[in-house]
Amino acid sequence: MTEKADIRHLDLAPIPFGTPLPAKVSAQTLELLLTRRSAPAPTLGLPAPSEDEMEVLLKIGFRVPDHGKIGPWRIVRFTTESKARLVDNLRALAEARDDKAQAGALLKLSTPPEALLVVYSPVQPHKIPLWEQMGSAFAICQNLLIAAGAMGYGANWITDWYAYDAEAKSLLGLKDGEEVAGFIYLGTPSEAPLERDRPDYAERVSFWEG
Ligand SMILES: Cc1cc2nc3c(=O)[nH]c(=O)nc-3n(C[C@H](O)[C@H](O)[C@H](O)COP(=O)(O)O)c2cc1C
Repeated sequence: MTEKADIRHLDLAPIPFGTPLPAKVSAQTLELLLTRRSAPAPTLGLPAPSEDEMEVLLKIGFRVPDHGKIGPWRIVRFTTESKARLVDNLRALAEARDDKAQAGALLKLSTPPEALLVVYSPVQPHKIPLWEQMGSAFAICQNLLIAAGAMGYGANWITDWYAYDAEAKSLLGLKDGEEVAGFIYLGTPSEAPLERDRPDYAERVSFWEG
Protein backbone atom coordinates (compact mmCIF):
# COMPACT_ATOMS: atom_id res chain seq x y z
CA MET A 1 0.00 0.00 0.00
CA THR A 2 1.83 3.10 -1.19
CA GLU A 3 -0.92 5.53 -2.17
CA LYS A 4 -1.02 8.53 0.16
CA ALA A 5 -3.67 11.20 0.59
CA ASP A 6 -2.93 14.64 -0.83
CA ILE A 7 -2.85 16.87 2.26
CA ARG A 8 -1.73 20.09 0.53
CA HIS A 9 -5.19 21.67 0.56
CA LEU A 10 -5.78 21.10 4.27
CA ASP A 11 -6.06 24.27 6.33
CA LEU A 12 -4.19 23.83 9.60
CA ALA A 13 -4.67 27.37 10.89
CA PRO A 14 -6.30 27.52 14.33
CA ILE A 15 -10.05 27.99 14.08
CA PRO A 16 -11.20 30.98 16.16
CA PHE A 17 -13.29 30.07 19.20
CA GLY A 18 -17.00 30.13 18.44
CA THR A 19 -16.65 29.67 14.67
CA PRO A 20 -19.62 27.68 13.35
CA LEU A 21 -18.47 24.27 12.15
CA PRO A 22 -21.10 22.73 9.88
CA ALA A 23 -21.02 18.93 9.63
CA LYS A 24 -18.93 17.56 6.78
CA VAL A 25 -20.81 14.65 5.27
CA SER A 26 -18.37 11.96 4.12
CA ALA A 27 -19.42 8.51 2.98
CA GLN A 28 -15.70 7.81 2.44
CA THR A 29 -15.07 8.34 6.13
CA LEU A 30 -17.82 5.84 6.94
CA GLU A 31 -16.32 3.34 4.55
CA LEU A 32 -12.90 3.86 6.11
CA LEU A 33 -14.27 3.30 9.60
CA LEU A 34 -16.22 0.21 8.59
CA THR A 35 -13.05 -1.48 7.39
CA ARG A 36 -10.49 0.16 9.68
CA ARG A 37 -7.78 -2.15 10.98
CA SER A 38 -4.51 -1.77 12.80
CA ALA A 39 -1.41 -2.84 10.93
CA PRO A 40 0.82 -5.20 12.92
CA ALA A 41 3.89 -3.23 14.02
CA PRO A 42 6.42 -5.54 12.33
CA THR A 43 4.81 -4.87 8.93
CA LEU A 44 5.30 -1.10 9.22
CA GLY A 45 8.21 0.24 7.23
CA LEU A 46 9.23 3.27 5.25
CA PRO A 47 8.02 5.70 4.23
CA ALA A 48 6.87 7.05 7.58
CA PRO A 49 4.77 10.21 7.64
CA SER A 50 6.65 13.33 6.55
CA GLU A 51 6.87 16.37 8.84
CA ASP A 52 3.90 17.98 7.06
CA GLU A 53 1.86 14.79 7.40
CA MET A 54 2.89 14.43 11.02
CA GLU A 55 1.63 17.92 11.76
CA VAL A 56 -1.76 16.99 10.31
CA LEU A 57 -1.83 13.75 12.29
CA LEU A 58 -0.96 15.47 15.55
CA LYS A 59 -3.52 18.21 15.06
CA ILE A 60 -6.18 15.62 14.35
CA GLY A 61 -4.91 13.64 17.33
CA PHE A 62 -5.54 16.51 19.70
CA ARG A 63 -9.04 17.13 18.39
CA VAL A 64 -10.68 14.88 20.96
CA PRO A 65 -13.45 15.27 23.49
CA ASP A 66 -11.91 16.55 26.72
CA HIS A 67 -14.23 17.07 29.67
CA GLY A 68 -13.39 20.36 31.37
CA LYS A 69 -10.93 21.41 28.62
CA ILE A 70 -8.01 20.39 30.84
CA GLY A 71 -5.95 18.67 28.13
CA PRO A 72 -4.81 15.76 30.31
CA TRP A 73 -2.30 14.55 27.76
CA ARG A 74 0.93 15.24 25.95
CA ILE A 75 2.67 13.52 23.08
CA VAL A 76 6.37 12.73 22.90
CA ARG A 77 7.79 11.97 19.46
CA PHE A 78 10.56 9.57 18.62
CA THR A 79 12.72 9.62 15.53
CA THR A 80 14.36 6.49 14.21
CA GLU A 81 17.54 7.51 16.05
CA SER A 82 15.99 8.39 19.41
CA LYS A 83 13.90 5.25 19.30
CA ALA A 84 17.04 3.18 18.76
CA ARG A 85 18.55 4.85 21.84
CA LEU A 86 15.41 4.09 23.83
CA VAL A 87 15.57 0.44 22.77
CA ASP A 88 19.25 0.27 23.80
CA ASN A 89 18.44 1.71 27.23
CA LEU A 90 15.48 -0.62 27.73
CA ARG A 91 17.55 -3.60 26.61
CA ALA A 92 20.25 -2.70 29.13
CA LEU A 93 17.54 -2.57 31.80
CA ALA A 94 16.15 -5.99 30.81
CA GLU A 95 19.64 -7.52 30.62
CA ALA A 96 20.59 -6.15 34.04
CA ARG A 97 17.55 -8.03 35.34
CA ASP A 98 18.40 -11.06 33.23
CA ASP A 99 14.83 -10.89 31.95
CA LYS A 100 14.76 -12.57 28.55
CA ALA A 101 11.04 -12.03 28.08
CA GLN A 102 11.44 -8.29 28.55
CA ALA A 103 14.44 -8.19 26.22
CA GLY A 104 12.55 -10.21 23.59
CA ALA A 105 9.53 -7.93 23.78
CA LEU A 106 11.71 -5.07 22.55
CA LEU A 107 11.78 -6.52 19.06
CA LYS A 108 8.47 -4.84 18.27
CA LEU A 109 9.77 -1.49 19.47
CA SER A 110 12.92 -1.77 17.40
CA THR A 111 11.30 -2.69 14.08
CA PRO A 112 9.12 0.08 12.68
CA PRO A 113 10.67 3.34 11.50
CA GLU A 114 9.00 5.82 13.78
CA ALA A 115 6.75 5.90 16.80
CA LEU A 116 4.63 8.39 18.62
CA LEU A 117 4.39 8.08 22.32
CA VAL A 118 1.16 9.29 23.79
CA VAL A 119 1.24 9.98 27.49
CA TYR A 120 -1.65 11.04 29.61
CA SER A 121 -0.98 13.07 32.69
CA PRO A 122 -3.85 12.81 35.11
CA VAL A 123 -1.67 14.15 37.88
CA GLN A 124 -3.74 16.90 39.31
CA PRO A 125 -6.62 15.93 41.54
CA HIS A 126 -9.38 17.46 39.50
CA LYS A 127 -13.13 17.54 39.59
CA ILE A 128 -12.99 15.71 36.23
CA PRO A 129 -12.67 12.04 37.19
CA LEU A 130 -9.41 10.31 36.31
CA TRP A 131 -11.34 7.78 34.26
CA GLU A 132 -12.56 10.55 31.98
CA GLN A 133 -9.11 12.08 31.65
CA MET A 134 -7.79 8.68 30.60
CA GLY A 135 -10.65 8.31 28.13
CA SER A 136 -9.62 11.54 26.48
CA ALA A 137 -6.02 10.34 26.13
CA PHE A 138 -7.19 7.05 24.64
CA ALA A 139 -9.33 8.99 22.19
CA ILE A 140 -6.14 10.67 20.93
CA CYS A 141 -4.69 7.25 20.18
CA GLN A 142 -7.78 6.25 18.23
CA ASN A 143 -7.85 9.53 16.29
CA LEU A 144 -4.24 8.94 15.30
CA LEU A 145 -5.03 5.45 14.03
CA ILE A 146 -7.96 6.69 11.97
CA ALA A 147 -6.13 9.70 10.55
CA ALA A 148 -3.05 7.62 9.69
CA GLY A 149 -5.26 5.16 7.81
CA ALA A 150 -7.02 7.95 5.92
CA MET A 151 -3.62 9.35 4.95
CA GLY A 152 -2.44 6.03 3.54
CA TYR A 153 -0.29 4.86 6.43
CA GLY A 154 -0.65 1.95 8.77
CA ALA A 155 -0.70 2.39 12.52
CA ASN A 156 -0.59 0.20 15.60
CA TRP A 157 -1.44 1.10 19.19
CA ILE A 158 0.47 -0.89 21.72
CA THR A 159 1.73 -0.88 25.24
CA ASP A 160 4.09 -3.42 26.76
CA TRP A 161 6.07 -3.93 29.96
CA TYR A 162 7.97 -0.68 29.33
CA ALA A 163 4.68 1.23 29.54
CA TYR A 164 4.14 0.05 33.12
CA ASP A 165 7.58 -0.60 34.59
CA ALA A 166 8.75 2.18 36.96
CA GLU A 167 12.35 2.27 35.70
CA ALA A 168 11.27 2.13 32.06
CA LYS A 169 8.80 4.95 32.67
CA SER A 170 11.59 7.00 34.13
CA LEU A 171 13.71 6.32 31.00
CA LEU A 172 10.78 7.46 28.88
CA GLY A 173 10.69 10.72 30.80
CA LEU A 174 7.30 10.30 32.41
CA LYS A 175 6.54 12.66 35.25
CA ASP A 176 5.08 11.59 38.57
CA GLY A 177 1.51 10.48 38.08
CA GLU A 178 1.78 10.17 34.30
CA GLU A 179 0.96 6.98 32.50
CA VAL A 180 1.43 5.78 28.93
CA ALA A 181 -1.84 5.72 27.03
CA GLY A 182 -0.16 4.09 24.10
CA PHE A 183 2.74 3.84 21.73
CA ILE A 184 1.47 4.59 18.27
CA TYR A 185 3.60 3.07 15.54
CA LEU A 186 3.29 4.64 12.14
CA GLY A 187 4.63 3.56 8.78
CA THR A 188 3.75 2.06 5.45
CA PRO A 189 2.52 -1.52 5.80
CA SER A 190 4.33 -4.09 3.70
CA GLU A 191 1.10 -6.07 3.40
CA ALA A 192 -2.60 -5.48 3.93
CA PRO A 193 -3.72 -6.50 7.43
CA LEU A 194 -6.19 -9.39 7.56
CA GLU A 195 -9.56 -9.02 9.20
CA ARG A 196 -9.74 -10.23 12.79
CA ASP A 197 -12.74 -11.47 14.78
CA ARG A 198 -15.12 -8.67 15.60
CA PRO A 199 -17.66 -8.53 18.43
CA ASP A 200 -21.13 -9.70 17.62
CA TYR A 201 -23.38 -6.66 17.29
CA ALA A 202 -26.47 -8.37 18.74
CA GLU A 203 -24.52 -9.59 21.77
CA ARG A 204 -23.17 -6.14 22.58
CA VAL A 205 -26.13 -3.88 21.87
CA SER A 206 -29.40 -3.95 23.74
CA PHE A 207 -32.25 -1.67 24.69
CA TRP A 208 -32.56 -0.72 28.32
CA GLU A 209 -35.42 -2.57 29.91
CA GLY A 210 -35.53 -0.88 33.27
C1 LIG B 1 -4.37 0.50 25.33
C2 LIG B 1 -4.07 -0.59 24.36
C3 LIG B 1 -2.87 -1.27 24.43
C4 LIG B 1 -2.58 -2.29 23.54
N1 LIG B 1 -1.38 -2.94 23.65
C5 LIG B 1 -1.10 -3.95 22.79
C6 LIG B 1 0.13 -4.65 22.90
O1 LIG B 1 0.98 -4.34 23.73
N2 LIG B 1 0.35 -5.66 22.03
C7 LIG B 1 -0.57 -6.02 21.07
O2 LIG B 1 -0.32 -6.95 20.30
N3 LIG B 1 -1.73 -5.37 20.95
C8 LIG B 1 -2.03 -4.34 21.79
N4 LIG B 1 -3.21 -3.69 21.67
C9 LIG B 1 -4.17 -4.12 20.65
C10 LIG B 1 -3.92 -3.53 19.28
O3 LIG B 1 -3.67 -2.15 19.32
C11 LIG B 1 -5.15 -3.70 18.40
O4 LIG B 1 -6.31 -3.54 19.13
C12 LIG B 1 -5.21 -5.03 17.74
O5 LIG B 1 -4.02 -5.22 17.08
C13 LIG B 1 -6.37 -5.07 16.72
O6 LIG B 1 -6.55 -3.84 16.21
P1 LIG B 1 -7.68 -3.34 15.21
O7 LIG B 1 -8.98 -3.71 15.79
O8 LIG B 1 -7.46 -1.87 15.20
O9 LIG B 1 -7.41 -3.96 13.90
C14 LIG B 1 -3.51 -2.64 22.54
C15 LIG B 1 -4.72 -1.94 22.46
C16 LIG B 1 -5.00 -0.93 23.35
C17 LIG B 1 -6.33 -0.22 23.23
